[in-house]
Amino acid sequence: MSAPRFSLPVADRATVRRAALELVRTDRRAFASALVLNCLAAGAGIVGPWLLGRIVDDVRGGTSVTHVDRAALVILCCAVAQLLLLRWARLVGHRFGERVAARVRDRFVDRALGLPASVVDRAGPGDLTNRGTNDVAAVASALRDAGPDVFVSAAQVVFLAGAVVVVEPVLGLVSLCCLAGIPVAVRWYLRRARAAYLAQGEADSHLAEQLAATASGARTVEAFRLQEQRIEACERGIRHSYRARMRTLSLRSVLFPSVDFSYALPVAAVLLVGGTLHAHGGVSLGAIVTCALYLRQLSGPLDTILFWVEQLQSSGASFARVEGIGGLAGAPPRAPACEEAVPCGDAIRLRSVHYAYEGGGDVVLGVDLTVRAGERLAVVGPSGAGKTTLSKLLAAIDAPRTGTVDVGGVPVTALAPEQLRRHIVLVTQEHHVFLGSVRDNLRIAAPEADDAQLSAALAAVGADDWADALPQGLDTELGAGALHLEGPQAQQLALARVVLADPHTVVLDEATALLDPTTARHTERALAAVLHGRTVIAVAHRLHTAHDADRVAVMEDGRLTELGPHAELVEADGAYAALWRSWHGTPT
Ligand SMILES: Nc1ncnc2c1ncn2[C@@H]1O[C@H](COP(=O)(O)OP(=O)(O)OP(=O)(O)O)[C@@H](O)[C@H]1O
Repeated sequence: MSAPRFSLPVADRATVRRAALELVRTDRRAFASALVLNCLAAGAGIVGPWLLGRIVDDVRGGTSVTHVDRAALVILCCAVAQLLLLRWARLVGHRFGERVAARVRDRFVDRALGLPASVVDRAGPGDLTNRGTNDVAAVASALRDAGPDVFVSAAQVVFLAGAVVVVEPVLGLVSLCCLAGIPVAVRWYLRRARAAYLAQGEADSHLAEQLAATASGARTVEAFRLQEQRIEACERGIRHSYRARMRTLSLRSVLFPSVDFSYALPVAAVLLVGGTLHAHGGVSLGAIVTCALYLRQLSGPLDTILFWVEQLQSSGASFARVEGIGGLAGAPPRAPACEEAVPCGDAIRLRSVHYAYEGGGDVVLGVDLTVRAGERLAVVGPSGAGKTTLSKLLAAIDAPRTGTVDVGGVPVTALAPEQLRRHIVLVTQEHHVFLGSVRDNLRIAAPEADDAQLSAALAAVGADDWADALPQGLDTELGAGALHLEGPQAQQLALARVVLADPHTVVLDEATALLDPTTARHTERALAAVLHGRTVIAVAHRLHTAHDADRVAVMEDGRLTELGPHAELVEADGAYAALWRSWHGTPT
């Protein structure tokens, strides 16, 4: 059954603004220093043109060469001071940006790791990967570069515009009127940009999803000759992403030319109006030169600000996507982790457990069940009955919507990870090999284990033959670009982790369901060693597992409908008896 398409949420403007302010607040001293240094640099920058205007007027008034030389020396000193202050401001700004970017990355990783497994399942890896790489990088680069650049430029614009007004108020007024076109163009752009950039981000994520699905399912694609369909799906994604990018490009192609025109205009207006006023003796030539020079200087910082206004739309959309997962982290009602909570006994008890996936109705309804220590319980039922969901609730991968899943009287979701894995471990078909050595892969389950314990765990699951033959023993690197473990070896590694974790209860979900008979036999032998002496709750796809279990739990439409030993349930002639007969091929 396929669940409806689900996307990770996007934070609204207010949340993004709050998050950005909080980031600035955490490093406010660096932020304030960068601001002050930039203002000083901008102050030093306006002295030059002002002195140049004075020189023009003084020369016209017949001043001495020494006076001009002295003024030129001051201009030089101011230029050097501006250069040094700018460099210093940039250094402080970049350091601030890097620290803030690191915080954004850390927070994203924490939140992504804290996401409920069901949400990650439904969202797929593409969206999360895109947010964790492209979006975080865009936010980080904006925080690192935009802050310093915008500080410098904004300070320069304020000082330069102010200086024009102070030098010659009439010319200042004329230039401010000419500059008014810029806010109009920017407003027009901002109204449309956020939606366009969010659409672009979503299109990119969708494309990443398609590419990831094609790459990870390469063998299936090959086996079923699905190349054409996959190429078509990826091309659709590329076309969608292209259209979204063209939309943002068209917005930029209106913004930049109109703004370019708007800041060429004041210089022309000042020269025109200033020239006319000068002809009538209203304004000195020096004032016109000074104002024109200030206005020419405006184009640089204004360009930078507009570049960042544009960039901040795309990185703002990225920030909204990065912050979006904040609303989800820890979303299921998990019990608060409690370090002192020590389970008293190994019995597992489910009381009135209800569970629903994000945005859907209950798929587990009012399940009550007690599993005794050392018991072997098989969970059976038709596809979609809720067996896998129940196994995830037992292993605290998801938390019930209402009701409780306890081990020894303590909710499983209240146990710290290291405590939980000493009690309950879920074993599925998915046997991930992490990048790192064999030792790293095993110590995930028992960080304190020494080499002898690691080797003993490998031997317990029958992995000692290939493990002993590894070129660097436990130091052998595994994963992409290093040694590749075949399926059964990866399974053994995963089972050796269970041996090391040494939980009293193992929940098995499809651990051997889809394996070929030889591999399944291999795994079952290893499993037998792992399960010896533990409580076992097995989602049983082959009913012989149910036959051999102490009790069988039958799930139908999310409810626990039958519970008892195999023989009793067959005798009762209910749902289980029907399943058993159909599995055996006995006519009903
Ligand atoms: N990640 C998910 N998001 C939304 N709905 C889900 C998700 N996983 C399962 N479901 C739905 O929950 C219900 C129970 O599914 P579950 O996988 O627990 O059943 P199951 O008995 O294990 O089935 P099967 O034997 O086919 O694995 C189904 O209706 C399924 O569509």
